[in-house]
Amino acid sequence: MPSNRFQKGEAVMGRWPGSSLYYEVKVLSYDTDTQLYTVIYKDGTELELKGADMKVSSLYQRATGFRQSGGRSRSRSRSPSRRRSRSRSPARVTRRSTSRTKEAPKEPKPKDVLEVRVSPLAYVKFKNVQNCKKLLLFCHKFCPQKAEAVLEKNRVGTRYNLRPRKEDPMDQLIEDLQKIVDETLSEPEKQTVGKTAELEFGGKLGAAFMIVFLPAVTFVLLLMCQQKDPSLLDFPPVLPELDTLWDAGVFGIVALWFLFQALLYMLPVGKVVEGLPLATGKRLKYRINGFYAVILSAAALGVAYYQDVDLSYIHDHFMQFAVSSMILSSVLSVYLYVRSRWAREGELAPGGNSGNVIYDFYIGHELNPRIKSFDLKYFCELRPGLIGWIVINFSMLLAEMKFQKLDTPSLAMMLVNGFQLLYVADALWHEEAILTTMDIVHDGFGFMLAFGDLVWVPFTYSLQAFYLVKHPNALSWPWVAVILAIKLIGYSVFRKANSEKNAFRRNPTDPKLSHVRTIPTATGKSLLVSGLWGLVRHPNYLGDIIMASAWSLPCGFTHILPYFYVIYFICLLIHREARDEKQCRKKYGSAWDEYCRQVRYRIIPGVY
Ligand SMILES: NC(=O)C1=CN([C@@H]2O[C@H](COP(=O)(O)OP(=O)(O)OC[C@H]3O[C@@H](n4cnc5c(N)ncnc54)[C@H](OP(=O)(O)O)[C@@H]3O)[C@@H](O)[C@H]2O)C=CC1
Ligand SMILES: CC(C)=CCC[C@@H](C)[C@H]1CC=C2C3=C(CC[C@@]21C)[C@@]1(C)CC[C@H](O)C(C)(C)[C@@H]1CC3
Repeated sequence: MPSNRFQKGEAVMGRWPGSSLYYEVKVLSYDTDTQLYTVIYKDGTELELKGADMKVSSLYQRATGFRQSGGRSRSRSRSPSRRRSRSRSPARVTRRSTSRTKEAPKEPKPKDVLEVRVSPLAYVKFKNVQNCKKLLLFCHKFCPQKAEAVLEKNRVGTRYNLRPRKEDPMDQLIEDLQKIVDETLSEPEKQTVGKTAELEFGGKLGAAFMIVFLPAVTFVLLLMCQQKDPSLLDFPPVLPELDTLWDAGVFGIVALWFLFQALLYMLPVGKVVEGLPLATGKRLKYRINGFYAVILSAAALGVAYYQDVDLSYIHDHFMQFAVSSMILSSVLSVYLYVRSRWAREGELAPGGNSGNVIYDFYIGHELNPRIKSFDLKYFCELRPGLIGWIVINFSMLLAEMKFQKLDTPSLAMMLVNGFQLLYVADALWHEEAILTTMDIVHDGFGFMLAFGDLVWVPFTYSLQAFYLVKHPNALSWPWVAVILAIKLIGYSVFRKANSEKNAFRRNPTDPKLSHVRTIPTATGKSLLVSGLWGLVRHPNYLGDIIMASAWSLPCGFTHILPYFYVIYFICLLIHREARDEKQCRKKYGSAWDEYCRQVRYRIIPGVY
């Protein structure tokens, strides 16, 4: 940045386009050709501004006219964490030490978030902040004078209590801002307030396509796998008669399994933890009893087995089980979408609120749909489908012994069963970690996850075991050792990476983490840059992919079908990485750029 007045990373005041109002922004870059600064606002909006539209921070108060209640200056009223984050360059790497634990960046409390993000309104309670901020920015864009008047009225009203007001000043402010929106904007413009602007998965058409594509792929994979020759050359597979796909008894078993898992989920055993703060500042409570569910499910399966229940029945009616699960997941998706129409604005998923029925139905309109304290997304993500996958694998193991007249399962089948059992048991042992994943924090609960959790996971992730029933593959001991080593490496990387990140996110000031290197960000959260997170930006994905290959290798190299999972998984994680990257850049701005500069590789070391 040669001739520019402001430096990269500097926090200055930037004019909101079309208004006379200035907000705090961070300078991301300067283009010498266009002489424009790229800046990021606190809400993540990135814009290009002329130098003339930017001022140094000390002018903030004069430019906006905002003052804290009681007339205190804004800088003096800042929380300590805020002061700390301003005095540091976000790009500076911090080495944390136990002796400096108090100084270490801490996770923001809801109050801190309010003060950092909506400083002009710092005197009001943390509630509906995101909605209010969106409205405020919107009003400024379309009618800055009216927006200023409303802000002034609310500020004065709060300070001197001149007129009867709503109990919560933020509610009053939102109502006033909403009035401006109603009066000023045209109908199509109104529809865009608070709506998801950037659509993922190919937008509306992509979503419509996926609703048909995912069930179709599931069918094709299962039909191919059943064939004598499951090679791609034998595509398309022979389609079964429609009436053979439905069996009321099978549907009953699927429904009972779902209810049995729901019952286990509701058991009052295990600790209750809080999830990450939502946009409203609220934290939902989750009961952690998934591992008990695994143990009790295994016990139920054991009892059934020793009562001579033929569990290979699942293998023999696999297509019917898949169809029943598809029906269940479709009914659930419709229910989720319908109930989301009554959800409040703050309960909607940031990514699934486009206003388009198909898109929102697919992505999920409501973020955390609950029936009382029963969290539908959290339950479906880890219970009926994931544990069901293991039951299916076990059924395939029994079917293999029956079909191939074996006294013991094949080595290949044992490896596949063992590896995947470890994966599921691990997921439920570390159940709490799911609360920081994209699915829980960002994605709504709609068709994508309902189908993914209840159909895609149990029926396509068990493809290797299904394949081995009729397509045996003998393994030599050295080859078994190689496969075991790959699984072990993959699992270690996956587990270490997820545990490191989860421990850091849960309690960044833990003395046990005093040695880790971090990059502070303007949000108050930091990014890990040491250990596996200093090697690649998604070490957990890397470990997961290595593990996935170990699940397919026992099936040999005759057909590509058992490698479907690895191929799909690599595509899923590349896409997921890109989505996450976008969200992180929005959230962390220049600190994320600095992280990417220091940790150059995305998933695979040496590959950008
Ligand atoms: N088997 C399967 O089908 C699937 C498995 N998975 C697995 O699930 C696990 C979780 O995946 P997913 O939720 O996608 O991703 P992550 O668990 O990696 O979560 C991404 C988030 O982590 C935080 N983060 C990123 N970089 C850093 C850093 N350097 N330091 C601290 N925090 C950081 C950011 O959130 P913030 O900063 O807000 O905390 C980011 O949004 C992975 O192991 C993945 O392989 C995922 C999908 C499918
Ligand atoms: C397009 C498409 C097929 C979408 C569906 C994706 C879902 C199948 C996956 C999205 C994220 C998932 C996770 C797991 C299973 C698959 C889905 C639901 C997971 C529960 C598997 C076990 C892991 O240990 C995990 C808990 C980390 C993981 C979380 C993400």
